[in-house]
Amino acid sequence: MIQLQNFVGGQLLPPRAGRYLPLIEPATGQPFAQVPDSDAADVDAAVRAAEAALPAWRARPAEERGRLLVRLAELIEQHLDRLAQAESQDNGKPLSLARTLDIPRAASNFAFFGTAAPHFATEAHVQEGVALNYTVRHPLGVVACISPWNLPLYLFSWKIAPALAVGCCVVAKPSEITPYTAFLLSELVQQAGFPAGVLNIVHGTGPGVGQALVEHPGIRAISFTGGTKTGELIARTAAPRFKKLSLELGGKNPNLIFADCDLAAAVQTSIRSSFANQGQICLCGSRILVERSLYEPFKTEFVAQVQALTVGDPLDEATRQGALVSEAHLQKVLGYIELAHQEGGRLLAGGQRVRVPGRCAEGYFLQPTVFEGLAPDCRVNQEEIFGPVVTLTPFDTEDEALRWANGTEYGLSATIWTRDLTRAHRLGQQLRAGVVWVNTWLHRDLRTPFGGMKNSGVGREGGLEALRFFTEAQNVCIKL
Ligand SMILES: NC(=O)C1=CN([C@@H]2O[C@H](COP(=O)(O)OP(=O)(O)OC[C@H]3O[C@@H](n4cnc5c(N)ncnc54)[C@H](O)[C@@H]3O)[C@@H](O)[C@H]2O)C=CC1
Ligand SMILES: O=C(O)/C=C/C=C(\O)C(=O)O
Repeated sequence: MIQLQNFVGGQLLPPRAGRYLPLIEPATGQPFAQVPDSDAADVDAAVRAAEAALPAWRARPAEERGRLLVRLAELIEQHLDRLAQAESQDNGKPLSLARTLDIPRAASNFAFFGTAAPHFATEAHVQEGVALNYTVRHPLGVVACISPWNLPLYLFSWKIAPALAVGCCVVAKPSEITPYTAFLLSELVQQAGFPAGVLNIVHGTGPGVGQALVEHPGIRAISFTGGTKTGELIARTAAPRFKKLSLELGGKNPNLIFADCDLAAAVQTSIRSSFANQGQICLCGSRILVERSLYEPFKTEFVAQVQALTVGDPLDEATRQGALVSEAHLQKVLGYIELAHQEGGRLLAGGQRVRVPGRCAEGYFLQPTVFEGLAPDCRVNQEEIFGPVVTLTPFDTEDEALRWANGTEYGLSATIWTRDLTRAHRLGQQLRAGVVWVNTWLHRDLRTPFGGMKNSGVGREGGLEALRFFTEAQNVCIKL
């Protein structure tokens, strides 16, 4: 059985207490590896290694730091198949998705911030004839990056890359449920030639490693993606310690379909925005609001395409829906399906666990599921399910659609389908969502600000926002 190791001070090391947790393959329900169950002592060793590496790393020219990040991106591309297989085995997602989305994006994250590093400029403010102010952006120091299980290497690298680019050293914790590609990344970081201690990876649970990282006095900032409740706990721990926070949290995203849209495109993309990665992306559009005159045609076509989605072995090229990440998560999602029935929903598609014959007989598979007839304020339409379950609701006016779209505690993303660009602009700016897509979904430009309003988070990632997050501005004022 594969035994993963921590990556501390440039070395692959076992956890100090020698404890491991089993890693389960979601598609088979069987253990296939062991992950360190590290603790505060491992975290402390990693922070010390990062502190030791910091003076030389921050003093390196940005071009050199950038070159190492680009080299790492190239190595990820060279190991695409190996990494995609590991991601699929660890998470249950279709291998085809890992190969075309997760791993290429991880490479892009390092390449993007590697090439951005030398372009990260600063401001000057001139008071004519009186004074010149210039702003210096110092790297914050040693920072923590804590990432979830849904897009493992994709989100892990999205946090680490900008931190390293600006000259911070990192202690990173991947999800204990999907740590495999982070472990493989340690080996590539060694190969790329990063100095020891610049990036450290400590595996373990949220309470065991995550909490210790957030509490550690050597950590100056925490970049976190995960559930809103965990974000709240991290904020409560970090606030009295005056640590900088970037929190990317949950979503309950509306997908607004207007009667004048391109129906075929809206249906096709809504299938993806509902069920990509088994609905386990914080940006998935789980509340589909359809203008009443288009409701029946949309429903008919949407449900037909949902029923055609192949649920099966993630290794099979024909599979569109792989396994959910764990038995516990499957049970949580099944609980919401039961709740939807209790709340008066009419089941249009799915709703059942799937038993895939052969090696996947014990896997965590679920039919993609669609309900209608649920009130906008019911729990199923308010709480993040984070699985392949969506609701369809007709609306009569733009105001009604907007009210329902904005009517949750979340504000991460929203999608609008219309050919009326005036409406798209009008509505886009009234939607309380950090990311608004018009006639598309998950179209990403890494330069743009990314993050949520309301309970979907604090701060923005991406582009300059991420580079600024990992730095501290200092003003120098010179009297002229
Ligand atoms: N990207 C997103 O928006 C995600 C949302 N979720 C939502 O959260 C729900 C719960 O999923 P979980 O796996 O429990 O997510 P989680 O939020 O607990 O896990 C995310 C990361 O935070 C770490 N963590 C947990 N407790 C921590 C603590 N006290 N201090 C520091 N780090 C900590 C975990 O070990 C993991 O690395 C899901 O059902 C889903 O609704 C989960 C994962 C990703
Ligand atoms: O940055 C992106 O493209 C996607 C981010 C997705 C998440 O943060 C998530 O699903 O948690």
